[in-house]
Amino acid sequence: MSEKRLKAELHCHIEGAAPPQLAARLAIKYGVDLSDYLRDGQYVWNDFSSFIACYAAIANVFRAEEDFADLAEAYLTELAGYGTIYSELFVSPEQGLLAGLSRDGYMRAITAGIEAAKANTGIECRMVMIGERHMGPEQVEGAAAYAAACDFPLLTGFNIAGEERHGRVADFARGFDIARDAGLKLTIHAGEVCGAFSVRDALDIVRPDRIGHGVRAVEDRELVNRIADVGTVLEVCPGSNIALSVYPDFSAHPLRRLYDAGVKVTLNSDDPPFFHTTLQREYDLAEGVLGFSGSEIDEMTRTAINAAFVDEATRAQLLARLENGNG
Ligand SMILES: Nc1ncnc2[nH]cnc12
Ligand SMILES: [Zn+2]
Repeated sequence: MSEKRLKAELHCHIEGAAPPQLAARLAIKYGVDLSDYLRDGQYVWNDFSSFIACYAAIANVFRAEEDFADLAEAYLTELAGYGTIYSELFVSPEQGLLAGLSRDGYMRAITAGIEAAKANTGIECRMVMIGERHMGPEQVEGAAAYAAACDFPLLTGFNIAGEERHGRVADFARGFDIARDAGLKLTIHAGEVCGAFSVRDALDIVRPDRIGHGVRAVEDRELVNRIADVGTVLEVCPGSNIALSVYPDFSAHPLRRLYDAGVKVTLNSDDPPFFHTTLQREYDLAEGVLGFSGSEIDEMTRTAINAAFVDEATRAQLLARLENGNG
């Protein structure tokens, strides 16, 4: 797959994009012992729960505004280097608080990183606020209330992530109501660790524009038809799903079945270095391993831009870039 094929990504957690070498450097700078989570230049975890713990430990070595700004700029610059024209970053200002910053300081830093990357490469980026499910409904509602009140124009969406086995979607409905009432677009992690019921809950209760992962909807044919009919877009992260053992291998991955059933799907990296992946690798896997043609892959990129949480003028510009660039 050419590095020149234009790409777009809707699902990447900013702290999950931290290269191990950078995390190691910051751990030394701040005197943090990461030996349980980072060894021989690799993140250490062995199941979903230990992944979440490792993610939190790594996120916690980002302490200063410049740490977050540099991370966002470096990640987006890397994406642009292999033809990515749009990225949505999942941000968690709670992380800023844990690091001793204010929520505004955290958001200001990531905004600065996004603006620097755009100035240097032209990549367009928006932020989606994350509430962490395992921190409970109050944390999620707090994140939504902050998202509704803060003034960062690049923040355009709201999402919940974290431990999907913690509670049911209904417990987090109020957080989504706050975000929806504030005009934010909605996406939700569902159907990754939990099965089809979790995706059905998300559709019934949140009525999201998109679903993060959603792949386990494939376990219920009626649900797959419903997702195709409603047009809800799935942010699929194949490399993440294999790394986290949602599926044993790529031959078992349902991306092709979902696509063939008419579901709108997109390609994403989730937490790239944690899963030994990149967005480039996800595109390569789609073509080389999952059996998609170049034009089917371009269609997924178009789907991503059509589902991006951007204003219509930006969407039109991105679509024009895609048509001209890949033409
Ligand atoms: N794949 C994932 N699922 C749920 N929460 C996450 N947070 C970071 N990556 C995640
Ligand atoms: Zn995710």
